[in-house]
Amino acid sequence: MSALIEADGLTRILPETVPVTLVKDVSLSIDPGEFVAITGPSGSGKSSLLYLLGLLDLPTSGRLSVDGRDCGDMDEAARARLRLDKMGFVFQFHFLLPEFSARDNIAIPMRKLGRLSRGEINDRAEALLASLGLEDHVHKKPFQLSGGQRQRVAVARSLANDPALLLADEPTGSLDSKSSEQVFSILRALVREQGKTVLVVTHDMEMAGRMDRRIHLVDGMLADAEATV
Ligand SMILES: Nc1ncnc2c1ncn2[C@@H]1O[C@H](COP(=O)(O)OP(=O)(O)OP(=O)(O)O)[C@@H](O)[C@H]1O
Repeated sequence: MSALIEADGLTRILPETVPVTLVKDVSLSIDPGEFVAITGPSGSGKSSLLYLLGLLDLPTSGRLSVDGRDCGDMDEAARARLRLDKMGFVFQFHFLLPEFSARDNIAIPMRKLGRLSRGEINDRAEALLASLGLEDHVHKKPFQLSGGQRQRVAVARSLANDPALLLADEPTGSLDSKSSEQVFSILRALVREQGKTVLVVTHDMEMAGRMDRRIHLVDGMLADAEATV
C-alpha cells in the first residue's frame, strides 16, 4: 500500500530578523485509513505541521508528496485544486459563513469543485447533515445552532467533496465534553467505516490515546512517534 502522505525533512522557518523555526526536519509517512494524533506542548509546532501537510503553508525545505504527487513544484492553483479534491479541514472554531444556512455552507466547496449540479449539491449537503444527526437544522444559520452542532456542520462541510484526507486542528477544543465525544466518534467512524485518513492536532492526551498512532512534537521536531496498531 502506498502512503497517502510522505514527508521528508520538512522544515519551516519564518524569515524574521531572528528566524523562527516552526517545524524542523520532520519525516513521516501516513497510510490511507490511519487515525493519527499530532500531540505536543503548546508552541511545539503542531498547527504549523498540519498546515504544511494540508498545503496551507509552504516548507522552507524538505519534500512532501500527497497521494503520490510531489507537491514541491506545484503552483498555488495546483495546490488549491489538490486541497479541494483530496482534503477536508476542520478547525477549533467552525469558520462557517454567518449569513449562509448550514446547507449552503456545505454547498460552497462543492460549487468550487464544480462536479455536481445545483440539485445534486443540495441533496448531498442535506444527506451529509442527516448523517451527522443534523437533519432538523438544514436551513438554520450558524447563530441558530449550538457550539457542538456548528462543529458538526463544519465536519459536514469538510466532507463535502468526499476527501480522502481530513485534517483537524483542535476540533473539539472549544466544545464541552459531550459534544467533544460526539465529534470524536464521528471522526473515528469516518476512519473505521469509510476508510478515510484523519489527522487530528490535539492537546487531549486521553483522546490521542484512543487513536491509532501519535506523532509527538517537541520544539518543532518529532519526538517519539510510537505506534499502537
Ligand atoms: N507568524 C508567526 N510569527 C512568529 N512566531 C510564530 C508564528 N506562527 C507561529 N509562531 C510560533 O511558532 C511556534 C509553533 O506554533 P504552532 O501554532 O504551530 O504550535 P502549536 O503546537 O500548534 O501550539 P498550540 O498548541 O499552542 O496551538 C510557536 O512558538 C509560535 O509562537
